[in-house]
Amino acid sequence: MADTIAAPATSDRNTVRVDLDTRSYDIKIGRGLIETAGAEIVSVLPGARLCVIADKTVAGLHLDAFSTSLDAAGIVHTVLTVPAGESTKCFREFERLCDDVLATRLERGDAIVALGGGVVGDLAGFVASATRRGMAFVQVPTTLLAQVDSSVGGKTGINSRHGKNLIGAFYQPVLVLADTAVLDTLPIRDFRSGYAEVAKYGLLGDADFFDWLEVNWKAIFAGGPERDEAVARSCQAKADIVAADELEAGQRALLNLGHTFGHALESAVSYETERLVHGEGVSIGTMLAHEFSARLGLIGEDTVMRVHRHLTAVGLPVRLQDIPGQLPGAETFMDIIAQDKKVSRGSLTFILTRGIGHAFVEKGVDPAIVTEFLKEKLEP
Ligand SMILES: NC(=O)c1ccc[n+]([C@@H]2O[C@H](COP(=O)([O-])OP(=O)(O)OC[C@H]3O[C@@H](n4cnc5c(N)ncnc54)[C@H](O)[C@@H]3O)[C@@H](O)[C@H]2O)c1
Ligand SMILES: O=C(O)C(=O)C[C@@H](O)[C@H](O)[C@H](O)COP(=O)(O)O
Ligand SMILES: [Zn+2]
Repeated sequence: MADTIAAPATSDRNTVRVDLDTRSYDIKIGRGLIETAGAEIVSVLPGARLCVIADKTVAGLHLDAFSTSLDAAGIVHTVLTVPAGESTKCFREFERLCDDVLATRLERGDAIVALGGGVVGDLAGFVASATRRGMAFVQVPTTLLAQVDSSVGGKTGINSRHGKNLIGAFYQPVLVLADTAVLDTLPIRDFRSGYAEVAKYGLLGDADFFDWLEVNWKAIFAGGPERDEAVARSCQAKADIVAADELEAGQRALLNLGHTFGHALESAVSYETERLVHGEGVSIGTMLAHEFSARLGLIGEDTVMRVHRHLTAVGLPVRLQDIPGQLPGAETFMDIIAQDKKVSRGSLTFILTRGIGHAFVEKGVDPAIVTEFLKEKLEP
């Protein structure tokens, strides 16, 4: 198991409720949930048939167990697979999947299931939102990133050559089943990537959680109760924010800490996951957001160094120079950032911070200051 996560041996289960009126749903978290997934789905969607969408890697590892549990619960289902990787979040795959779902003759009350990481979750969720103007949707996240972040909150979509996640819809699942045992097969690079989003929750609004992560991150990586606790605390943090601001009219944008820079980086490398995966972009973007906050006099170097120490300790990249290959210049980055969905009336919005656990949304950031800052970072 040289490059995967060690197997732990606990079976704690937790449920986090996402409170959204008629669109409320449970996130169930625990080891071994895939084996009982069929029964969980029947209890929420009795009589529904399913179309399971998985990438080929996840299908090879976890589809048998999932399919067996659906069979045991008497659920009729078909499976569609897509290639693994960020480039799958595109129009071509979206169109093909919509067509293939229609070919299965599933009805609106039947359901699409995303079995996989954030790529499959975002893509399959968008397919569910559009096909027959909205079919039921279930998330079965299989990466740390998907369990702590992408399966929760209803952001679905695909990338465009104009930028990351620029085409999509808010569309909530009816159930999320996070089997933390499936993370045992996740490559360490993808586990680290998901951990960047875990650290984000501490940094944006919960200093105690960040303190806890500094002490417990090794146990989270190794497995055991700390892993489940980290997933549950992350889901609770996201559920609280989403319940208060589902459509990102305001405070939900805090979840974008590190993402304005991070998304521009993913776009700049043309979503080539050999060079950069989402959480790595978030990690570098989070450092840039802290360094930029320090530049504006909002935090001291000690805070920047503390964040740097933690992200470096877990093995995440923290500098633009950590991305292999050439990056474009600052002006090109500013062009990409101008397409960010937080731009309002042409002016930039950034998530800045006044300290660990004290992020805030800043509108109307002067592009000239950002350009200058990026020039220094790109050519140190
Ligand atoms: N909708 C949201 O709120 C939200 C939040 C955060 C990120 N995202 C999106 O999520 C995407 C990144 O998600 P990701 O990091 O899960 O990437 P991913 O879906 O590409 O998964 C990463 C890799 O892990 C493999 N994999 C998945 N589960 C596995 C398992 N259990 N064992 C072994 N291999 C496994 C996949 O095949 C893939 O190669 C990005 O597109 C990002 O924009 C969305
Ligand atoms: O759920 C949210 O809100 C987030 O911002 C979570 C992010 O981690 C995630 O990467 C999301 O997809 C970014 O959303 P976007 O609206 O900036 O594309
Ligand atoms: Zn993210």
